[in-house]
Amino acid sequence: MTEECRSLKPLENDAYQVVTEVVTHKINHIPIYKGDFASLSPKVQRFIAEKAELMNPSGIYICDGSQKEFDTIVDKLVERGVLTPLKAYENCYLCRTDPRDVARVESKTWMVTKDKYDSVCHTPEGVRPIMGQWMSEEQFGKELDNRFPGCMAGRPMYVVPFSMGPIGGPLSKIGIELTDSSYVVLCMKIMTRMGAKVLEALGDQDFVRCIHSVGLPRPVRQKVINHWPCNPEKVMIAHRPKEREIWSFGSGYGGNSLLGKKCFALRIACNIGYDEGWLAEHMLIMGITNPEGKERFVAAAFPSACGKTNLAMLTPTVPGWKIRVVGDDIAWMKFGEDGRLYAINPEAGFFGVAPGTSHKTNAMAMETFQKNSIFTNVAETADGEYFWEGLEKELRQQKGWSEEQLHNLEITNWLGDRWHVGDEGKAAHPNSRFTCPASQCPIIHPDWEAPQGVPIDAIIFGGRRPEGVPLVFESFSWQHGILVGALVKSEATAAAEHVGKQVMHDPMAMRPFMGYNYGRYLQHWLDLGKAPHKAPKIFHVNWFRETSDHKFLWPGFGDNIRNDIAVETAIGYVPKRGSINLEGLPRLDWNELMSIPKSYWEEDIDESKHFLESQVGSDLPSEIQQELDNLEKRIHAL
Ligand SMILES: Nc1nc2c(ncn2[C@@H]2O[C@H](COP(=O)(O)OP(=O)(O)OP(=O)(O)O)[C@@H](O)[C@H]2O)c(=O)[nH]1
Ligand SMILES: O=C([O-])CC(=O)C(=O)O
Ligand SMILES: [Mn+2]
Repeated sequence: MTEECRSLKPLENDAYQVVTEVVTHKINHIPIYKGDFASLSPKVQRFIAEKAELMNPSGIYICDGSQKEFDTIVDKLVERGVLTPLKAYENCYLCRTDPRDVARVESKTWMVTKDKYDSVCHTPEGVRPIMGQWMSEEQFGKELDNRFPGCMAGRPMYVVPFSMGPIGGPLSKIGIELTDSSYVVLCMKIMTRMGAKVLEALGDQDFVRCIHSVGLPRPVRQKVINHWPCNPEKVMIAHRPKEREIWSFGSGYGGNSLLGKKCFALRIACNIGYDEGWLAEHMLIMGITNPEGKERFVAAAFPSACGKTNLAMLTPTVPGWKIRVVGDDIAWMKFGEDGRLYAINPEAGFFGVAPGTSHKTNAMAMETFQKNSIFTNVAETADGEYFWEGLEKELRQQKGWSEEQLHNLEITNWLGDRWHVGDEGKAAHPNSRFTCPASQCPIIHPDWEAPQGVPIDAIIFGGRRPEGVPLVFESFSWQHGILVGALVKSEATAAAEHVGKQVMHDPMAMRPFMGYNYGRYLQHWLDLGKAPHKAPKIFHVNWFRETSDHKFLWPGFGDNIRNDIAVETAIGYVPKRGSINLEGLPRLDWNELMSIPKSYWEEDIDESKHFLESQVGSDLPSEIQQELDNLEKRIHAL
């Protein structure tokens, strides 16, 4: 195979082009549009050659990650109408997807392992595991055969080498994504460290194999909507954790297609972390500096679309406090030689929820995406500005417009239709997103690319809980904190295909991203926190109780909720009245915010027990069972 690959010859002209003639299955007949195939390591050559043979692209384009390459692809996509320049900003583009391809598809996401229980827990007969779906290797083989052969016909195959984490860092890992989507190439350039430097750092080592196709070979028989090829009926996002391999088909959307993100940095990485003794988590990382100048780092896990990006870039309203962001979505964490937990953000960009983002709610995110950014499924104004729900007031103030003038503003909504403020329907899709370089964030932490990471003092879990759960509480211990994380629940959001506002379990905010048996995952957490490791404190927060604005709360909460300023309750330590700085807040019902209603918690503990019994079953670690029993006793004693 390798010999055969070496005979691949780069084209004279390395410019991007679409070859329309039919190409044969012979891999040595597939042209190289760009890049030096012969210079790649044998492992990389074999990977490309095998997959090219399988998927039959029109040619192979090895990305170097340069700005010139980015610009060349952008120009092509603008010409074809895939991207629209947002003229009000520098190097910013709007992309509208096929309206059927707008979010992650959890029901079509699978873990493929020989042993089912490497992927999922021993759930009782008839109970469908919600933390990960398992597919047998045999079934996967069939699904693959039914999708991938020839799936890139008529489209170039991009080779995207990328590093999760700073290139060459001790916690970083390298992947190579093969994709037939140029949108994916652009987003990977923003979201990861991508290109030639990564291949240099890789040398002869192994890498995570990522294969992505929009699943619509040419000639295309269906109608392509918005120049966005996809294949919703055949979507499959499959992971082979043991082989460190990802196969994604039929969707071009974010979490389904930017394989460095959820697929690699969470589902595959948590497997690597299990083997190597570290954690891959759905967490933001931020540094909080108090008025005395002391900085502490926090990692926080909230389910998708529950406020990680917002919290990570929070502007404190209590004077003297400072927040700086390290990451807004994913943390890779490992205990260091000094026993402390260190975290890196494996990503290089933010892929954030657009609606609701404004200078009022997240000014720092707004500043970050003023240039070099891609906006997916937002609306556009006649002036070439982006628009989404939550920007109305800001736009009116900025331009000094009356309500009527605002209403008259010509907007093209995410579906490409004319739309006005006040019209029915939405301007932007609720899961529309901005993709922007993290380095452009005004409050990016100076150590955000520190290869060894930043030391974490506290871990926070949270979700959208409309009732019963206090604003904040601290767990009694590492073990108790893990139980708290394991019981995270939240209202469903638009980040995936769920409908309505049902409260769903989302343990550790990882439900859609679990890469292996959840019982083993909990045991892994327990083991890592034991001496000589110094486990961080674990908190639970609920910004979504009442309507109060968390902006005011966090800074006063500080770092020492324990001791004389906290009260011990059944569920953990809660702050005493007066221990949180509420200056400047509208009148707020402290007792209501911090209350622990017995009847609510009695119901909740029954439901929690049922959840763990049915979803983790015999895989539940005994230490967690013990914590659960203790919690139940405390609640009944309320
Ligand atoms: N009511 C309320 N809404 C919030 C709060 N924080 C964030 N939001 C809104 O919730 C939505 C999602 O917030 P993000 O910060 O993007 O959520 P995320 O956890 O980063 O989401 P993913 O990128 O999907 O993982 C946005 O529309 C925010 O404006 C909050 O404290 N209260
Ligand atoms: O994966 C995505 O598409 C976006 C994301 O961050 C999430 O859903 O948590
Ligand atoms: Mn996320």
